Amino acid sequence: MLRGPFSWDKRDLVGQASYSVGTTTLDGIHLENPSHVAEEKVGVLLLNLGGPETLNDVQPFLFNLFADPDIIRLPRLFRFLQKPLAKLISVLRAPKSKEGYAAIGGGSPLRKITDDQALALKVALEAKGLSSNVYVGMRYWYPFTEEAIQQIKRDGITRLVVLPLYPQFSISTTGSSIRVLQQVFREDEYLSSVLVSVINSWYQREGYIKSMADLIEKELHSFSEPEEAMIFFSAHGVPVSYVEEAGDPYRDQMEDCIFLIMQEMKARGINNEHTLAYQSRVGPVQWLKPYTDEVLVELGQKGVKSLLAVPVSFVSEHIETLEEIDMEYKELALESGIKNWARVPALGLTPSFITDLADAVIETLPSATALYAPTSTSEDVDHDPITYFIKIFFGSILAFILFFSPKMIMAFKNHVI
Ligand SMILES: C=CC1=C(C)c2cc3[nH]c(cc4nc(cc5[nH]c(cc1n2)c(C)c5CCC(=O)O)C(CCC(=O)O)=C4C)c(C)c3C=C
Ligand SMILES: [Fe+2]
Repeated sequence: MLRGPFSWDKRDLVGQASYSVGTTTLDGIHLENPSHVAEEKVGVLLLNLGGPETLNDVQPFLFNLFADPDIIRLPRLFRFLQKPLAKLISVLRAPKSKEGYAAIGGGSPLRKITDDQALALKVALEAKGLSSNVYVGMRYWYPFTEEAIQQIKRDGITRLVVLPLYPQFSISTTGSSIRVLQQVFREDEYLSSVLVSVINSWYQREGYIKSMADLIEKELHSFSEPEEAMIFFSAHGVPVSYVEEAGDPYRDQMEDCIFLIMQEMKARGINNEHTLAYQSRVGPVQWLKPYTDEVLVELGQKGVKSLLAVPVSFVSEHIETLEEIDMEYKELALESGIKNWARVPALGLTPSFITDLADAVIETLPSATALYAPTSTSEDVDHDPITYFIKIFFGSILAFILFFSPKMIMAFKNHVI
């Protein structure tokens, strides 16, 4: 609900980006009569991945993840195998995953952290004069995106900002969550009238870059010789085919993001060496290179003595920071000859970061329009029974040969093949 001095002009309802804060006007748009916007109810939907809260949740969580056609992208012929395959891979992967979650206390901290971020964002928006409801929608575990959307409907939200908590866009993260959103909105009369604005990526925002630079600068001081430490950005990987065949902008955005952070560091007089590598690969395909584990070994061999790890694709602590980086990679780095190791914490509730998210929401509110929902090819169904039978028959044989090969099984059981 709008209140106080914060409001937007009627022209904004057709997508003009202008709004006013306090007594100033932006883009030269005047303060308008509040009567016609009184019925607006503003919502912010934070999208995130979700994580298992207990060890019993791990296999069903993995099933949801691998059943996502944006995570395992099967050719059309094999698409009917998505769910059986997800079942198989989730069962194979669960023991390794459970070990990881057990090592960080028995479950993912993502739900709690994201709820706290939602509350902090609500407070930051209030402080800027915008009253809103902030919702959390997870892709693979509770509270699911679909549940959050039903709550948005029950609350009568009329204008919604969708903010994925991934700074860089990937088909496998933001893309997947937006696809779910489009499906639900398309099928619902009320929701299709809600004005929506999606922030696809926000890694280039000054507030984010400066917040990251602050964290890095602070952590560099934990080394006895800060200028000697190499800044080691470790991003979650994606399969190469996403970038090179499906046009995922993830790698470009990641490289741009690192460039912007390092530019900010240089502006502060910090000229440490830096490098970028990709972590957390799963399965038998090629992922973005260089791989974090391989680079750590190489750096140790080259004589690098101090290393500052910076997780860069995610803004909360999670299994891949707390277990993979803090335990597995740290151990590997020390074994490889690196003597001094530190890790930058995830942004979490860092005030400058939350304030910047609030600014991003406010800036994008005026441009909300009815959600455009292109037809998804992932959901295509075969109506011809003969074609369907042929696909099932040959698909099953091929899948059997492919997926029960020992190499395939090992690839999903471990991070590294
Ligand atoms: C930007 C972040 C992420 C991208 C890109 C991404 C792609 C991606 N992930 C998998 C497979 C798994 N991811 C898992 C956990 C996980 N992934 C991300 C982020 C990105 N994933 C996060 C934050 C988490 C942790 C959630 C938590 O519980 O804390 C897992 C489960 C853990 C494990 O077994 O390793 C899998 C599996 C693929 C296949 C993929 C791109 C295609
Ligand atoms: Fe992942």
